[in-house]
Amino acid sequence: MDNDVSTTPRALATEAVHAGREDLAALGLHAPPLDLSTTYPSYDTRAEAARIDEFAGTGARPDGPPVYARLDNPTTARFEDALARLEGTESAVAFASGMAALTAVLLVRASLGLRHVVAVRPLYGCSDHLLTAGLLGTEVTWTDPAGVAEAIRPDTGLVMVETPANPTLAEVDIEALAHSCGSVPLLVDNTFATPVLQQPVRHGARIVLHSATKYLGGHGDVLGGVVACDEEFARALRQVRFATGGVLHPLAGYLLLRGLSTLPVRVRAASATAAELVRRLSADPRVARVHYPRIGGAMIAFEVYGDPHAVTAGVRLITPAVSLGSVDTLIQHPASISHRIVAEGDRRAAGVSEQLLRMSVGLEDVEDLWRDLTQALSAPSGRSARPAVDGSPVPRPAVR
Ligand code: MET
Repeated sequence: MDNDVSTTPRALATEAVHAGREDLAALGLHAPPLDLSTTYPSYDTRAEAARIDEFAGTGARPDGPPVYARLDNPTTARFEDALARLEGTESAVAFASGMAALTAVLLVRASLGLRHVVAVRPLYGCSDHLLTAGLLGTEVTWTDPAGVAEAIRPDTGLVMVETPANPTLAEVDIEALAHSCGSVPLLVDNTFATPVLQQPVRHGARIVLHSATKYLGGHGDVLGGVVACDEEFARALRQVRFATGGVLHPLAGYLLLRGLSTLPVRVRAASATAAELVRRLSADPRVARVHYPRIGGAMIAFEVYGDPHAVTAGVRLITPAVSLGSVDTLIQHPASISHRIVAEGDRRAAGVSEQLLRMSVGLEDVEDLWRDLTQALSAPSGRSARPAVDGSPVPRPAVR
């Protein structure tokens, strides 16, 4: 048996708390340092010029001080290294948001003249919009997974899919899809599954996208995006990030690294609660259909017979809000919010009906969540959208 700690691969839960922190003990630190510098002093201008030339030519992370915060940041770099380790990729490049990350991927490919994208619906509403509107000069062909091979053209730069998809939780066989892509890079948005449930690169994807705002951060207090990929693609992404400026703030990098350390326990605990809620919702006569992915996870989608707006207005413990992946439970109506910007016909065709609700299950007790959900499902239409504040206080439930 190999007991050498330096060669034995570590489990994901171990990487989650140690990756990106390997040098801390030697630095005499326990928590990672937070470097908020926007610029870095240098008395050697020739060395700075050489570092800038090197970065402009290669996109490799600068050696030593990064010159300026748009090139690199040591705190953010820790988060990037840790996420790359969790996704099983050589590198990762962080951005100001998931949309900034997707933009950079599209610009890298378009700058090579590869302006055509093949994509599978549904995608998150703004990702769909970015492609459909051609805001970056790209052109999209929407198809189902079976149609991908046929949709690929000589100028196709990317195939894009989400699995499980936002908001329907539809799943795609990544391995089969990667096969259909041939030499065209396959991008998988892994925001919903996280590397805890699925590592797309191990199934043939070349690029993994995250809205880090969601599970990676995990507490609803940090906006960010990240692309995990090989170092060659990461170099091109760093050059685009430098030129376009969509960098992640170092405090966000700090919070995201901190978030990663509890990612496996958060995802597993919330997924267990979600699976129980799915069981109860599936047996509920007020619910027409429940969507839950085979790989599991903490996201649930369900269609109600009644008014979905009454359900979001009726919750009291659960927060009626867009976004997902936080420690607390959120519910939203995709046709009104996350997918509002997608044309109604396209939305419906992708399975995003007016009756559909999407719930991000958090870490609360399952009985408390069920009690809130079941009373909200019975809420009459037109019920007050907000709990009472002044005058008639909302009674505080006793803590069990
Ligand atoms: C601005 S709406 C969407 C935020 C987030 N991507 C979600 O799907 O909830």
